[in-house]
Amino acid sequence: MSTQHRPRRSCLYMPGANTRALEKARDLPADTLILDLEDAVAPDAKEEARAAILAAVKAGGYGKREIVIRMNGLDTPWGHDDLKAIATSGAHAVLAPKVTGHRDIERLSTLLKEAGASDTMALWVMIETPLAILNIKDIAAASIGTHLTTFVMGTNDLAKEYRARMTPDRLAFQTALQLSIAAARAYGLVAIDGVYNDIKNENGFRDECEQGRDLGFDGKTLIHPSQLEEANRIFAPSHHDVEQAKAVIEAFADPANAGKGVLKVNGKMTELLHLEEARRTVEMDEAIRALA
Ligand SMILES: CC(C)(COP(=O)(O)OP(=O)(O)OC[C@H]1O[C@@H](n2cnc3c(N)ncnc32)[C@H](O)[C@@H]1OP(=O)(O)O)[C@@H](O)C(=O)NCCC(=O)NCCSC(=O)C[C@H](O)C(=O)O
Ligand SMILES: [Mg+2]
Repeated sequence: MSTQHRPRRSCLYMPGANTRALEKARDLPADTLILDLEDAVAPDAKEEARAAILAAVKAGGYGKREIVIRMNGLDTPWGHDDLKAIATSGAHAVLAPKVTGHRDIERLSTLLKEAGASDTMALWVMIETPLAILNIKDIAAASIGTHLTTFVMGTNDLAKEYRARMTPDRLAFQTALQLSIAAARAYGLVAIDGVYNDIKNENGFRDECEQGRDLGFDGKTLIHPSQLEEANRIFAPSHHDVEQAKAVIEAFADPANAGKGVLKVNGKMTELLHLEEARRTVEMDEAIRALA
């Protein structure tokens, strides 16, 4: 499965110090598990949490789920040891918090190589500081020749740094969300939306998932198992999307339409650019089915 076509509808965080959550995650329908060493782990529990995560990843049993470990920042007492340990842990990716510019990407990537990470180990980064938003193009461009593959929005940290409120329309974060999507797409990166904190508010969560999907995000980061089903549904192509995509592919493959750049499919103007999108939709649908 290519990095781009791997489903990441649901990326569930869990604190590395919570052994029950690490255990439970083996049976949860999450596309991606983000095992956290950063904000969800108290300073006194950092080393114990690192050991628990490394042991859980080594023990395996997570099936086709993608495993990502979030490290502490390199400017903390734990960051360097986290990165060294994660590099050869067997996880698919390391997630670095609070990056601010392209130099962070180059440094993290170099340290990963020095620590023995394979070429396939990916670097994911949290986009959650005002400087990261101002430098977003340079950060995305630093993916060329480094391990960087994925942006994850950190809207809690952005809210804190901006001194902004988290309103249902996410007005304060629209610039950040949309610039991050633009930069990610310009450089072929994956983009995952931020978390929704109000676990019991199902309608609010659904609305925010739909907004994130409509903005272009590949999936959403989650904090509780109760959020998995809805995120998996909303970030997957619908039955209607897949049927329309297949009709577009069929229409362009029809010899009667050979050489045509624009067609009408099920009443909609359809150009070659829609064919590319249709292929992506069908491939993503197949990739989701292959997870089952
Ligand atoms: C928020 C929580 C602390 C709530 O935990 P709890 O009170 O235990 O919830 P429940 O009783 O409803 O749990 C029911 C069962 O589900 C398991 N559970 C709960 N959460 C998770 C999880 N995330 N992964 C796996 N399993 C989970 C419980 O163990 C219960 O199981 P059982 O014993 O069988 O009944 C908790 O949900 C939690 O810790 N969530 C994750 C918090 C986290 O990781 N935060 C850091 C990432 S978010 C962030 O940092 C954002 C970003 O950086 C930014 O800036 O925005
Ligand atoms: Mg954060």
